[in-house]
Amino acid sequence: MARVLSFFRPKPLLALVEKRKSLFSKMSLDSRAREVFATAVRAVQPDTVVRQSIQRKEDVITIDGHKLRLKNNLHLVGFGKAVLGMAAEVERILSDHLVSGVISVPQGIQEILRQHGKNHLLLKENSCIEVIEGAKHNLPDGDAQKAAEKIMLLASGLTKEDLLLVLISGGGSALLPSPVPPISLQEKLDVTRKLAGAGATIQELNTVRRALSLLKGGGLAHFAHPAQVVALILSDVIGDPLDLIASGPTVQTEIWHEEVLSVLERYHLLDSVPVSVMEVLGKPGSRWQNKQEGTQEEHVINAVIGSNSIALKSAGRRARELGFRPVVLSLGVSGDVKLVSRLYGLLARFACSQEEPPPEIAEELLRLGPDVGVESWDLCRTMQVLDQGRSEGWGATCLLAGGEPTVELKGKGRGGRNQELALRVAVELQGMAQPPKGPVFLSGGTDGQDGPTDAAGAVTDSSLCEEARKQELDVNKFLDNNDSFTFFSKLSSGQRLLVPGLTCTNVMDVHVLLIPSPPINIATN
Ligand SMILES: Nc1ncnc2c1ncn2[C@@H]1O[C@H](COP(=O)(O)OP(=O)(O)OP(=O)(O)O)[C@@H](O)[C@H]1O
Ligand SMILES: O=C(O)[C@H](O)CO
Repeated sequence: MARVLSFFRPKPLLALVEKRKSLFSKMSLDSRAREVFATAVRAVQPDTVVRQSIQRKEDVITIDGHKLRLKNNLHLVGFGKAVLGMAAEVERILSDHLVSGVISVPQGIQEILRQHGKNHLLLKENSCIEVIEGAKHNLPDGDAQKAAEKIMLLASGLTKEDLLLVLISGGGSALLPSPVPPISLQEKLDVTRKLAGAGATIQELNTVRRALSLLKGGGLAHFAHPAQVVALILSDVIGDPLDLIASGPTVQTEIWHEEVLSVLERYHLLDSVPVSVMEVLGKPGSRWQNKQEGTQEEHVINAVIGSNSIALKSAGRRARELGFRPVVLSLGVSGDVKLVSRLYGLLARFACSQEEPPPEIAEELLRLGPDVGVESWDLCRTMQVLDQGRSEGWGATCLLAGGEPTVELKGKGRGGRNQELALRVAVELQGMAQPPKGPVFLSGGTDGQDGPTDAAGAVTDSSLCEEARKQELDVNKFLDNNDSFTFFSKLSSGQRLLVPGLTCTNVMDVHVLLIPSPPINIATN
């Protein structure tokens, strides 16, 4: 078939395809895994996702299928780690209609972007958008509260002639603190910090946050009424739940105080929350005095313009160019990092098995699925693709997944969930064939950070444990101390660390498992 096709294909194209294959065949699996990850991050750059989400024709813009006419009536607010870059792109496209704006962004981000030469993610010198930096270390502070007050004031002053563009990305909750009186900022911070420290998920955390906030849980949309509100959202939460990303400031949400109290009780915090919090939670009915006429849907458009799904689609296309058949396992990998590492170890063994893989592997994978956020049908579908790759010997597979595993911190070491996951997968891969014949695994945070470290993650394979033994590094000792960053920094001068630097985006973590082409079994019968 290839010979027939080649007859019709113009020679230069064929030569280009062959050249590209030979080029990539020289790239190590480690390099190709890093290129797949880099492509995922590129696909969700803040300026890219905004540019792709706003189509403009003269004074009419189309967003998420909605046509909106601009008449010098555009106002902009935003909050989140990627919002400065998003606002810079909005300014490039719509500055002639932009009247006012306030954005709340992380402390020091403008200087960091300048230092990294990312001036395209900065606003113009004479911008009408006010930038307020705050929430150092992702914790709400007085600067972020001032920004929230200015955002509330801007929204409250709009009329039905106005259009309010709301830019939202990960880290937005901490950048938009607006506690319901009489709760103080410190009291609200104490509650959320205790919940996070007790291991509450982001879903639980934001369920509580929006109940204690004037702007979260649809509050911002409430204050902006009757202006038209359009929210452009870069999602950093599994499943892209609009009401939980940055605690859903543009999504009208019924606050069930019982649900909030049950979260506090689950983490044994009911007795330690301030009186002011119990007072607010004890008030029945709506948080706002006057229920606005009209419904949320009539004046609010919420559009997810960047997500883990978009990042993985792009990564899959790149993997194909690099000689792999891509398959996305799941966008919602979660659960304890130990179980997640077991998941990838079993999938690698299943895919790389020379013979028919023992049924115990599939059985254990299906048992594991619910604990790591992977549905059975996604596991079966993925195992089918891996089995085809193995049994039909047609080529290499790139398994992709997204999510946010959790780590139960018991040690005092330095690391992050991505680095710890990569190290634990290396332990699971021990004894398997080594690259280029054996599998390679990468785990990386798309925001370029992993825990309190400068790394985003790491790249590992079945040779790592032997490599560590030769360098007298005790893998299990580092794991017991949650010290994965120190381990990877010491191993082979840090070569296995994934350090993309500041990425200016955040759509959770990306996992890449590269399964090389199986050796062709020449039939001997
Ligand atoms: N030494 C460590 N080893 C392993 N995991 C760690 C360690 N220290 C922190 N972590 C994990 O890193 C997580 C915090 O990661 P990070 O600082 O990247 O923020 P994040 O969860 O990605 O939030 P955001 O989306 O705002 O960036 C914590 O939930 C914790 O479980
Ligand atoms: O800010 C937040 O609430 C988290 O990043 C989830 O969106």
